[in-house]
Amino acid sequence: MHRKRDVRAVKLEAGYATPMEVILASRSPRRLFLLQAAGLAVEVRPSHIDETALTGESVEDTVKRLCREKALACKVDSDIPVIAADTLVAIHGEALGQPRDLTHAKQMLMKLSGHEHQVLTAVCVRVGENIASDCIRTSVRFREISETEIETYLLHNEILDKAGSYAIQGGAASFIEAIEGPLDNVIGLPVATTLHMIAEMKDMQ
Ligand SMILES: Cc1cn([C@H]2C[C@H](O)[C@@H](COP(=O)(O)OP(=O)(O)OP(=O)(O)O)O2)c(=O)[nH]c1=O
Repeated sequence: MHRKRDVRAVKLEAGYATPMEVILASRSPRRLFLLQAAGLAVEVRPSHIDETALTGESVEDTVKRLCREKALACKVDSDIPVIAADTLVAIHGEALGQPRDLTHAKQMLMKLSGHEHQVLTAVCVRVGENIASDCIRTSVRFREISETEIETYLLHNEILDKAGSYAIQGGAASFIEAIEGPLDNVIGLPVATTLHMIAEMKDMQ
C-alpha cells in the first residue's frame, strides 16, 4: 500500500527543524517513547473503548477494529495526525491480550513456551475525515520455559499491561529463540509503517 515518498523525508520534516506534531490516542508509554525517539512531537490523548473481542472474530480483524475505534474516539478539530494502535498475541488462532491477573499471565506464558506465535499490531492514522490503517505481524519463537522460570519472571517484571503477558523489551528477551519481523511492532507500534502512513496522508491533503 506504500507509495514512493521516502520515509527519511518525513523523519527530516518531523525530527529536526520543527518536529512534526502528532496526537497519540493511546495510554501506552512504549508507543509514546517510540514516536518521540523517531523525532515527533507527541501529544497524548488516550481513547477509552471496550477492547473485548467479538465472537468468531479473527485476531487480525480484532486488532484492526479496535485500532480504528481508538482513532475515531479521539476528538480532534485540527489536521494534526491522530495515531492509534492495538496489539495482540496470536497462538493457534487464539488471541492473547492483557492478562486479568498473575494466574492468567502464567497460563499465557505456559502456552507460549516452546512455540512460535505471532504479534499483530494494527495502526491507524487519521487526519480529519481521512483514515488509513495497516496491520503488521511479527513472528516470535519462545524456547521452552520452565514453570519456575515463569513464576520468577512474573515476580520481577511488570506484565499486566502487556499483550501475551510478556515484554520483549524487558526480562522476556531471554525467552526469544527467533524473531522475524519488526521488533517495535511487538513493543506496540511499527514506527516505519506509521511514518509511511503519515507521509501518504500528507500527500493526499
Ligand atoms: C508482546 C508485547 C506487548 N507489549 C505491549 C504493547 C501494548 O502497549 C500492549 C498491548 O495493549 P494495547 O491494548 O494494544 O495497548 P495499551 O493498553 O498499552 O494502550 P491503548 O489501549 O491505550 O492504546 O502490550 C509490550 O510492551 N511488549 C511486548 O513484548
